[in-house]
Amino acid sequence: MKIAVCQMPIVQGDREKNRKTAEQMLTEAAKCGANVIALPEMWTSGYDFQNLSLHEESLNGETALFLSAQAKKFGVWLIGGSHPVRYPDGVRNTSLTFDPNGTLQNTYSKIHLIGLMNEDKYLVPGDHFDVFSLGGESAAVEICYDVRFTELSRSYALMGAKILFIPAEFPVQREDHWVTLLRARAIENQMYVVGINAVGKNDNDTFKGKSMIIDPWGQTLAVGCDSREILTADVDLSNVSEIRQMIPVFKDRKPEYYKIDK
Ligand SMILES: O=C(O)CCC(=O)C(=O)O
Repeated sequence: MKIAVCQMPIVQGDREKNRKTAEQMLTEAAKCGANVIALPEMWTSGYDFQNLSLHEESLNGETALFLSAQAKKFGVWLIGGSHPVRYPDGVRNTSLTFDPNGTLQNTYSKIHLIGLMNEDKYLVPGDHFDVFSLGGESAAVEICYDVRFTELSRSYALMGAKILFIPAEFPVQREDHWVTLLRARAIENQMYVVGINAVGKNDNDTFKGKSMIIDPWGQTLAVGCDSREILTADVDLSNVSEIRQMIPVFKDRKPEYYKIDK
């Protein structure tokens, strides 16, 4: 499986520009021979919460149609980053994944909203998560701040995920956290982790990429610079079972001793 990460410059509030950039980058990524392509968090508008009403869409709105058409056009799996989607209880930060026929295969809405960036004032959290079959292999999506909550990634691993995609707009001042958390999630869960960060600025923060593709041993297969870039890596998901056999973390867990709050 060849994965391409679109480390995309996002212009806050400029949907047209962002759409053009995404289209160009998806075309470039497909030319690299990727069969799985991923976009960053909130790539349509950035964190333009003041104007959320201009950016929110329905679940089958224009961004969903665009992503579906692009997946089909290039015959690739498309992890569609995320964008604001209207639900009956409010707007969620939602990621859609399409298969190479352009059919929606996974929907995930960010569960942990980041108060530090006012996300919780404007959006409502998702309330469920699940793995999906990416060409027969179990895969999962979480979004940005979710990476700090080890329980979510571990739950995905326990549900069988071998690869975890994490679209993000992670600010540069906490870049060390981003890099460390991505690697930790890969090592502790013995799975591939693909972190797709943005570049650019909004009213409060600067984003400087450092997207990463990390293998289940914690090795970096690809790492982004601080500007627009397409990163690629060939991944072999059979490594996951090999590493899980070599260090049988899942077999050696002692859930009977863990204090899990409910
Ligand atoms: O966890 C962090 O420090 C940043 C998270 C973030 O930028 C986000 O969730 O959009």
